[in-house]
Amino acid sequence: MKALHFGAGNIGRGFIGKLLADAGIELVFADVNQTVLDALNARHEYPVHVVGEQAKTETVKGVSAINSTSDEIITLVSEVDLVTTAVGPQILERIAGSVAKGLAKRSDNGNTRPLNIIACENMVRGTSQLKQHVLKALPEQYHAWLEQHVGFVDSAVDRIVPPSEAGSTDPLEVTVETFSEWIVDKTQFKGDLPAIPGMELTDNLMAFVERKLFTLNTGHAITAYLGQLAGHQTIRDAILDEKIRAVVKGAMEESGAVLIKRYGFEADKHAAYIQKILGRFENPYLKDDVERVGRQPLRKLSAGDRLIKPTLGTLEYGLPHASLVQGIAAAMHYRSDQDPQAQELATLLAEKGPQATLAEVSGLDADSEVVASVVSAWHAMA
Ligand SMILES: NC(=O)c1ccc[n+]([C@@H]2O[C@H](COP(=O)([O-])OP(=O)(O)OC[C@H]3O[C@@H](n4cnc5c(N)ncnc54)[C@H](O)[C@@H]3O)[C@@H](O)[C@H]2O)c1
Ligand SMILES: O=P(O)(O)OC[C@@H](O)[C@@H](O)[C@H](O)[C@H](O)CO
Repeated sequence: MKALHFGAGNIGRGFIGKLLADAGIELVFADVNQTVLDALNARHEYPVHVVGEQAKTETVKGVSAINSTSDEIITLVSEVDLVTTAVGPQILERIAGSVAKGLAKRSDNGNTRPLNIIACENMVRGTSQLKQHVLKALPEQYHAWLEQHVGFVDSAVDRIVPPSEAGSTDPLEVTVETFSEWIVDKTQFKGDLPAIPGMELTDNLMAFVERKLFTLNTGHAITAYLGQLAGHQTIRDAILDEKIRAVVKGAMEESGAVLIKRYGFEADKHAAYIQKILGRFENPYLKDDVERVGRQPLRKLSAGDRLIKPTLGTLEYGLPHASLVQGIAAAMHYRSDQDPQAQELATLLAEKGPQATLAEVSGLDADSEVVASVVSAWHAMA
């Protein structure tokens, strides 16, 4: 079996790529970072430090890499059995063009072996969104062929992988937590279901995606935003701050109440899930900066993402949302010189004020009670 993985970054090297290579799949990474590409092609292997109470270093072997903007991508897509991505939600549209060209070539070559494509991004049904970008870029004459031979498989991916502290000396080295979870929608595959150790199959993906994104990522983002406001550099320092921890736990519980209503999760199991996540945020073996976790605040404040979607759920079911409101207000205070979205947010706030800005970025009604609550929390935090 041969796979092409877009994005040789933290989760690409530290989780998905590792899992595929460990399964004996011939793996080619596609990226745009020339330093990483050169190092992968020079060494064909890299170390993964799995940190926890029993730390170990594992070597991922037999991998190679190509530039994601080169035409070699087209040939690879026409030949491989599996395409995966971990590039970030905003990059999916950018890679869709060459995936579409590769699919056209695959069809022209008469290759009818099933191909499955799995986007491993922090978003709800990211692969389905990639499919729409691919369909837009693919001439209509290939659409029926695509429906017959290409599976677009949605997934939920969970492993905390910050940039490695040794990254400046070894561009390939990566440090990961022990925990990992990759759950894919088994109803969307074409051909036989792959047996890849570490990949779990489900026919109830939405429950798992929302449980992960609207618990871990909701809590993570709020830890980052409140952490930055309180002057903490890392997620660990922030979550050890009792005031922050109370809001983060409260927000995960508020979001959890929605998930329990929507998906019928058992309340005590969900409480244990939250407790475990708080422990993962505290991990003393990982240095995860609030700036990585808070990155791209406009994405995180958008209607379908980790802050607003759970809040909309609380409104739908008439449930409390005071901690989520604190989290949204803190997100609107997020600043980073490295992050264009943080700068755009600051400009919007300066030009339009908090009420209109929040309505614009989140889609919430500017005159709603919840927007008024966020605006008043935002002023209190300033
Ligand atoms: N790091 C984590 O803890 C974690 C965990 C679960 C999910 N995720 C998700 O995985 C995705 C990637 O996150 P990450 O932390 O690995 O980010 P990252 O920045 O470390 O990796 C992204 C990689 O994509 C590459 N890239 C950018 N444009 C590209 C293009 N056009 N073609 C090919 N490669 C391109 C970048 O050079 C980089 O190597 C995101 O959607 C994120 O939400 C991350
Ligand atoms: O990758 P983002 O920007 O969507 O979110 C930042 C972190 O919350 C995220 O990368 C987590 O570390 C990850 O989702 C853990 O599984």
